Amino acid sequence: MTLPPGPRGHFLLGSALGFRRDPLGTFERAWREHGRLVRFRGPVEVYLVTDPAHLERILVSNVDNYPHPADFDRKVGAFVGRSLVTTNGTEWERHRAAVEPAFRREPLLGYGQVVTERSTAMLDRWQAARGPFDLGAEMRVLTLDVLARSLFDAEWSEQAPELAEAVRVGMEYLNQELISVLSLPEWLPTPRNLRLRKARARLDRSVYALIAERRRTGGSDLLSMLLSTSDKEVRDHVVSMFVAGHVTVAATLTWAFTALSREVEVVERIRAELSEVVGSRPPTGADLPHLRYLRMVVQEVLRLYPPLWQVPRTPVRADELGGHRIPAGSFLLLNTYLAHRDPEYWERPERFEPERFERGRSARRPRFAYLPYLGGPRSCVGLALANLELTLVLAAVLQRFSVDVPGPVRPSPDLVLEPRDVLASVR
Ligand code: HEM
Repeated sequence: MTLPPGPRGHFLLGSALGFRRDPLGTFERAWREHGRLVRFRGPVEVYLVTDPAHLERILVSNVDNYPHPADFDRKVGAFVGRSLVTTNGTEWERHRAAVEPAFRREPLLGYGQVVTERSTAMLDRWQAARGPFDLGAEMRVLTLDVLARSLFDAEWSEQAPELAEAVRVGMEYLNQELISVLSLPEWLPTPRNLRLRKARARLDRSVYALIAERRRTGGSDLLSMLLSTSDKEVRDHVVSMFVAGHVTVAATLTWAFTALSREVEVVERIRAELSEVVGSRPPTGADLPHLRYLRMVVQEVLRLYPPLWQVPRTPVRADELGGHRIPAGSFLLLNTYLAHRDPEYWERPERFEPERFERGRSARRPRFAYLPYLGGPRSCVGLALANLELTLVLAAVLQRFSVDVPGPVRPSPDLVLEPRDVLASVR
């Protein structure tokens, strides 16, 4: 059985330089030339996977064979610790079971109110300021504040900017660390390590204070459910949720407003639906089932700009995908950004067309042609909360303002795909 096709690249470095200089472009060119399964040579061989059937095998039918790469979990763990984000096997099962109750239907209904409240406070600030502002930073603060209040019953509005900044610095560390071939031990006082320590210490100060308070007072939120374990394990859960749950939603919202500032007709349709379903009162979680067009807009944003645009997996045993051999221990990147633009499944893939998610049309695509939250047992635990937040924040903002994002926007294809330095204004 042969290995998958792919570019030859540099005789010594293979595609390593391309990954460093232009990862999105390097993957996209190879995908167009070689197809849905591509092998990149280099110091580390990388396999790009975008075929729905292969994705389904990796995420569902042969999932036990495909944990996260150990090195990836170690590097991400330096910031977030050991939690369901950075473990596999039975340890992961235990963590997943501990957090799942917080994401059931009943608690979610209460989270909707938090989203609307916090969005309204942000919009009042925008109303007063009105000058251009850093949209990404605004979305990061909003989503961190929402997450703290809904999952951990923490009133962190005042410290949200500082905490969001600490998460940003932690993410910057991960972005550099994940592409470093040689990573220096964390105890060395390099500038990068010192920045990480400072950011982690800032988060820990708030998180440990919250844990101590909850041990005294008790409660019924996610934090209270986790308290039967050690402070360190609770801390790792809380920090993981913050990182996984706020950076992703913030990036998606920033993409959404950027895309919508160029889609006048789509915005008109959203407003027409809002005035019919919601009127002038604040939107609530109960409106969600009736905001069908807005929900399709959210799906379309996540199709074009999935924030976790490529996620790694490593087969424990050699496998076969589409008649090609995938060696044990190889480094696979499941790339949803490209899977979501495959012309076989998406007409005019580059166009922003929410209507492609109308019920009849979605049914014609294979299940794993669209997977912003991945699929199978390790899919996003926060999916329902994320959809609630995305829909309600868009509704609350578009009810009151038009958001303008002038000029072209460059994506930063790091761990999270986000638009870089978006300066927005509202009217
Ligand atoms: C637009 C928003 C979001 C997107 C697109 C998204 C996407 C994803 C994806 C693709 C994964 C799988 C990663 C992997 O297996 O390598 C994941 C996992 C995860 N997500 Fe989300 N996510 C979002 C929001 C959230 C929110 C709001 C939370 C929670 C508060 C959250 C918590 C998690 C956690 C804890 C995991 C790890 C699950 C596990 O491994 O069992 N995410 N997410």
